Amino acid sequence: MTGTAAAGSPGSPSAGRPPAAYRPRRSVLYMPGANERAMEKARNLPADALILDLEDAVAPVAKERAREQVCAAVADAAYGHREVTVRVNARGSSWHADDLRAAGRVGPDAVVVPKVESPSDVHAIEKGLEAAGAPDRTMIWAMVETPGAILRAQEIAQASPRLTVLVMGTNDLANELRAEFVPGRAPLLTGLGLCLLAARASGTVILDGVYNDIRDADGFAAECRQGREMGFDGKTLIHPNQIETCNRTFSPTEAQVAQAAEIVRVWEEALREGRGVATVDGRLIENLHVDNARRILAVSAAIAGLADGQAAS
Ligand SMILES: CC(C)(COP(=O)(O)OP(=O)(O)OC[C@H]1O[C@@H](n2cnc3c(N)ncnc32)[C@H](O)[C@@H]1OP(=O)(O)O)[C@@H](O)C(=O)NCCC(=O)NCCSC(=O)C[C@H](O)C(=O)O
Ligand SMILES: [Mg+2]
Repeated sequence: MTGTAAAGSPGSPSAGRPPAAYRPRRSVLYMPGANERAMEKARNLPADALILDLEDAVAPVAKERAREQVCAAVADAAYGHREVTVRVNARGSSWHADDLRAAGRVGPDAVVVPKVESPSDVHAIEKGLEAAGAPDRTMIWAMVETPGAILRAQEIAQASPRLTVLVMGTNDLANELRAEFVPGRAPLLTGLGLCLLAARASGTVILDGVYNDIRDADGFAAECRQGREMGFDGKTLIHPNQIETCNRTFSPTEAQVAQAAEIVRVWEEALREGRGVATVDGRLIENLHVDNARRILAVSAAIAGLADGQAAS
């Protein structure tokens, strides 16, 4: 495996990783690997990425069937332009080795690994993928969902060039912390913030955890907003009715895109005229504002590209 970039976080420091094109991961939907109806339905859902789950959403008796079904769907390229990942069972479980071998062989966009505890877990996954003959394009998404993993999040994020995404597992985390689910998520904010720091310091993408009440649209929208305000790149989801709100919340608004374009235009004009400072709407702009404006434009262009792809498929 040669060096591979973390696609999806333009403009953030990247700990030696080469810059990469932005890939939208606003909405990332879990689908139980044993649920044929959900797997079929997801062919036409506008989620940016899918996690075909072999872990917690699959009962022990259905694990083998789910593995076969999920790998067949990956091999069939059943989900068009969407990024397709497979969540294997955790290291230490009796299903892990077979899951990793089977997923590695069919080569999804990524293998999602639950309950990663340390860099050595990531190294073992890397070796397992190589042993299975996984293509270089198959990345590792590490789930951070235990107190130990949160305290080692930066080491985990930097453990392999294949590791491009951290995924928050807020259900397991709350359980391990003995925390309660409350509006605003105060008990989880320290853990979420530490993982965000680790992701940004390492140049990886980071996805927020799931919202469990699929009937609570207002609570879900508030949690999406909170995740975006904190800096998450997107959110993991459990139900199709969560996708639209999530896509909207994690997309830059038209006003933000227009302002970003104006900042870049004014800045480039100032540079051409030999001026080192410029203002937009009376506010001083500096390099950092221009970098942020370019990031917003890159995100917006990538989302527009996705919509074109959807229209074509
Ligand atoms: C939560 C659900 C069990 C609800 O399912 P259901 O009762 O079938 O819902 P609906 O009747 O409202 O479904 C309407 C249609 O949508 C399809 N559907 C439902 N969910 C999905 C989905 N996730 N992906 C694709 N399609 C889906 C239904 O088949 C219906 O289709 P149709 O018949 O055509 O109308 C269910 O939503 C569900 O199982 N969700 C996923 C749960 C899951 O994956 N859990 C594990 C991940 S969460 C986690 O572990 C995070 C982390 O590890 C942590 O620790 O936090
Ligand atoms: Mg979990």
